[in-house]
Amino acid sequence: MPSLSPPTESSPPLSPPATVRRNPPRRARQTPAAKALHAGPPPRETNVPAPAPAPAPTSASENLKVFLRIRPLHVTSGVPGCKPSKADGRVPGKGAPPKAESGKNTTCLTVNGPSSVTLTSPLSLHDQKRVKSEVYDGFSFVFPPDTTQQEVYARAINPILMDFMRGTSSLLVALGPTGSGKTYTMFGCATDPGVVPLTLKQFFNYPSEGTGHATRSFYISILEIYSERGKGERILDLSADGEELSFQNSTMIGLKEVMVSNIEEAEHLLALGMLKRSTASTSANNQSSRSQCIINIRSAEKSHNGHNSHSAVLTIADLAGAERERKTGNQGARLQESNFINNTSMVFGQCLRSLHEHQRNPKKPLEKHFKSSMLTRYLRDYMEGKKRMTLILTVKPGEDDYADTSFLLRQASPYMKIKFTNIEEPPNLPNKKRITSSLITDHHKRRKINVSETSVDDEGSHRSNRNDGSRASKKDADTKKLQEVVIPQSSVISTEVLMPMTVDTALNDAHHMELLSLARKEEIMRNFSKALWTTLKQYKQKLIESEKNAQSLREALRKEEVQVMELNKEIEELKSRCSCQKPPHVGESSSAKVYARLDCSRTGLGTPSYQVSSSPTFHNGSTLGIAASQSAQSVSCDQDLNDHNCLLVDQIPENLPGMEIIHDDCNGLAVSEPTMPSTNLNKSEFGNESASSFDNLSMVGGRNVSSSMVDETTNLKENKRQSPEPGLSQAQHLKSSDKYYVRRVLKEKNATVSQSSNVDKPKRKLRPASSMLLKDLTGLDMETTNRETRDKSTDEGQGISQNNASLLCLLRKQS
Ligand SMILES: Nc1ncnc2c1ncn2[C@@H]1O[C@H](COP(=O)(O)OP(=O)(O)OP(=O)(O)O)[C@@H](O)[C@H]1O
Repeated sequence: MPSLSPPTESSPPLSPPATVRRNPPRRARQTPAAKALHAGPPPRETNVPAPAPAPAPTSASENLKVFLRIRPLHVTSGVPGCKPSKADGRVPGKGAPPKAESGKNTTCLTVNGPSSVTLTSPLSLHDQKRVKSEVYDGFSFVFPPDTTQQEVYARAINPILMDFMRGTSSLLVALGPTGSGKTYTMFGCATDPGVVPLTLKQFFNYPSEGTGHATRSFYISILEIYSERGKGERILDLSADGEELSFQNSTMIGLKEVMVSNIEEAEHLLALGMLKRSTASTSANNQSSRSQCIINIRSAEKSHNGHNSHSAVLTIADLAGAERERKTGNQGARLQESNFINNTSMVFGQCLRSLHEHQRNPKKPLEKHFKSSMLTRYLRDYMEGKKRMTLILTVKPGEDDYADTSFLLRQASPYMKIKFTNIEEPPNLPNKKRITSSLITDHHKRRKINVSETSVDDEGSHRSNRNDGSRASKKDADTKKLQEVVIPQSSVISTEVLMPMTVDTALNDAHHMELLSLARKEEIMRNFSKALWTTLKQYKQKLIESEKNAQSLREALRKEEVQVMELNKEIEELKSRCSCQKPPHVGESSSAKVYARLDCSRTGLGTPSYQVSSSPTFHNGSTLGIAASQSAQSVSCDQDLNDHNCLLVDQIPENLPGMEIIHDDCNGLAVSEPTMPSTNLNKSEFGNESASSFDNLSMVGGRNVSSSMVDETTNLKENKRQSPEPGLSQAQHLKSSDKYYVRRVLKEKNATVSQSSNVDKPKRKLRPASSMLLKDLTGLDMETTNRETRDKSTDEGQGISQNNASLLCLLRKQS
């Protein structure tokens, strides 16, 4: 297999490797550019692409951009201000180490094309393992060793700058082994500035968007993370009068942000920072960086109404290169610094690999490697893929650097597959910083101002061993300038310090709190409804039990009532027995009454509550009136004497329960309801002719009750007269007498008919005998009594008279 390394002037022809490993994706064919490279070193104009004049805006989803810059094999110090490193500062003829001579003129890395390189193991390693060449492609661009700073800026930085000016924050990191040219790429030298000065220069040359109605301001903060004698990581503000910082809760406390208005101020600030940065001489680099340097450039565009249109932060990190102890030979403090540097580089790589693995397999959690170092904690958003990041890998192509280069390329190859699909900070988010600034309280602003003042007051008392000269000489001027800058921008500083707390985070927190509140309310309402439901169920059960109790009580009450009724009946029976046993006296007052209460159930009237009431007050003993009344319901008794509802008085047993018979002195018999008022109607109302068929009518309870009765007055009268023993009771008398028919007719219809009847109805003639009898019977008092009754109820009397007319007919029949 032919060698992929392009022939160079300094590199001898390599023996063909046994195997070629491709990482990442294998390509079946070489790219035309690689073929061109294989054909021979192209001229500079064709080998290095021209800067992209108009980079396209970054898409919403794109891979992490990884650029590879290959440092020249030999660095000359021909350019003033650019000091070559110790290892590379050999000038031909000045005595280079002979043992390193063999590998100094050979390269292990060749450029295949704009995005591909081939790493070939040196001959010294052929004996130890199988010879192989590794092809690494997929880079955003590969900068050959002779690439200028401008070309790097144009290819790698300009797209970032365009996004930055549109308001998109991003991170640019230089990563590579020690002495590979990271610091040179970032900062360059006085005569050959790096991408940072070029970027700043471009900033001030960049026209404001729109029609010039807005002004753009730039703010720069610079810091370093270092380890002092292995006692842990520390942070130092590299700006003028900068102090040690603290990083708490994703917030860099005390970091100053200096506004720069022109390129000179910016370069001066950068130069001051580079002077303050921790560097040391090692066997690999005479000015090796011993800290991780971070520069934040913030752009803020203000419109004429004073509002920030948009703002973004471009973070540039120049990491200290990883060092091999065998190669550098560090000891003591340098060795401790090497451990810190290597550890930081390792954590940085772990974060990116974890991010790549997480994106490749979402089930795999994103490891929290960022917690392992201060640098990754500070750049957490970038380590978690929330913001765009660009990597510039710097390598040395010498055979002696094969291990470092191979390690870096293997580690960084997966980085190219990292995608930025969930960018938190979309471009043109004008209100983001403004809203964030509004979250800062005045107290916080005052605190920041005090910090600046305190730092000014304590000038010279801290870190005097670092930059005493420059700080002391510019103390007065810088103090005034910093106050002018920091105080007006105190809110800006606070905003920057609180940058991790973005608007999105604040909104998310607000939404989260709102969701928590809603969830809490929902839980409260759910519990309340449960309690209410339980209470209602308990009340329902209690209600059912109460209904059952009420039902049982009703039944018990019903039974009690039945018992009471039975007891009342028994009492009445006992009373009636007592009264019946009491012998009536013949000589009692004429007003004595006979009360009889008949139990219909026993007398066969069919109505249990039936009561027979007789209400007459008979005088002269010539009239027997028995009025049947009904308190609750009427019992119909036909007027016919043969009707079964009619009672014969002589059929009433003497000891009939409930029947009380009181003998009248007039030999009249009355069976009355004692509680009911009764009215007797005089037969005279019906005329003389009808007097013989007089019916005793009773008014019961104001209710017109037609009591049809027929008295065999003749028999009664005769019985009276023929009574052998005047002292006999009426019952006995009745018993022995002829039959007395007591008829009761209680009909509502009769009452109705009675109402419509007229007393002036044509009277019917009775038989002479009956008429005579009636005349005799109707006495004197009846007439008077009937008159009184008629006064009370004339209507009823009219009805009664008509009703009696029909009764008279029956009497005729019987007579
Ligand atoms: N592309 C380049 N062209 C010319 N000189 C270079 C280039 N890259 C690096 N150098 C020189 O190589 C030397 C080492 O470079 P530099 O200090 O930038 O390495 P580094 O990666 O920053 O090392 P460290 O990690 O130890 O700080 C410097 O003298 C620098 O001038």
